[in-house]
Amino acid sequence: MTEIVKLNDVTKVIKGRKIIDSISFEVHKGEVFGFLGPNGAGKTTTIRMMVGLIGITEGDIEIAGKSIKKDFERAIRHIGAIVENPEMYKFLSGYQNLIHYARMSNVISKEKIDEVVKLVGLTERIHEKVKTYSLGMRQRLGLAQSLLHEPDVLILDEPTNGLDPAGIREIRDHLRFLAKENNMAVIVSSHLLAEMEMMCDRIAIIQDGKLVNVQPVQHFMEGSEHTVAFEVDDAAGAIQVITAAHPDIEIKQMDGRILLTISKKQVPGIVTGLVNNRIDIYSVQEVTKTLEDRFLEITRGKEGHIHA
Ligand SMILES: Nc1ncnc2c1ncn2[C@@H]1O[C@H](COP(=O)(O)OP(=O)(O)OP(=O)(O)O)[C@@H](O)[C@H]1O
Repeated sequence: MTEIVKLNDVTKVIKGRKIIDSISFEVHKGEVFGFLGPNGAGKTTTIRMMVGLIGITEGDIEIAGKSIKKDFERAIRHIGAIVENPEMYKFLSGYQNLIHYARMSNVISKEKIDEVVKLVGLTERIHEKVKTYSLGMRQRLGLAQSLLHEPDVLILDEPTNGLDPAGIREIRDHLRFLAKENNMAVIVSSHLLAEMEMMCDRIAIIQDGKLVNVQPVQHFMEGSEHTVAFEVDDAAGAIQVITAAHPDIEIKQMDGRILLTISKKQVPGIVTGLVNNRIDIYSVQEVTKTLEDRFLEITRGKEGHIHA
């Protein structure tokens, strides 16, 4: 995979306070990369540095091998972004807005405008006034605008904010399409974990200005311990058997079931132990852990190390 964005020990100090503390990661072409963290973690500040809206105190950001600090013009050329709400003229049509924007850059042709309109699925409504658009459609118009100069990297700060589930789905599908079909790197920030899970290939978790973890989405889930629920005829007897054989296993009881925090590999041994002790097992079920649970596990410091 081609690396297109690289953050090297990026630090931001504002009014003597370290808002971003030596963050490093890379983003590749063709992937949707999620920047995830609670409010105030530093997502917007990092994105603002990536698109050159604010300076970098220490470290550097490279876009397509060009330094944002030293070679800004050539670096920024590769970026399309929606950081603050895209400014649109509500009394003009979507199309007129795009024409207006394209005039500022004389390399953009009418064909290109038609192409991006099609890409974001606005062809049928593009000649209607923006004030008649839903929030999702306005977001897509913003997306069209940011795609006009054919960027390699698309950076969107909280792109699904304020959208209803249908709007969220639309944006998600478009962003995945752009990454996969157009081989773009798409970087999105969010505090919505479930959303990130569905949209992203990899996720970086940021907390208090520090990068906690970068991993493919699947690894987040696989790396977690599983909670397995056992339904048995004799819960007290089962707990005795399990504790005797595995004194370290965390055991809870809920709704008549026994919940064990174990890895999948431990399940057969536990089942065998219970059967050998004549405890009847009615069901064994993995309790699905959400990305949210996993996120809390990671940010509570069970894992301090960084996987880049
Ligand atoms: N110009 C500024 N002056 C002072 N503090 C700032 C400034 N910009 C950001 N901060 C502080 O830096 C921290 C990170 O803010 P940032 O907006 O990057 O967080 P975020 O992760 O994007 O959260 P949110 O989703 O709430 O926007 C916050 O504590 C914020 O108050």
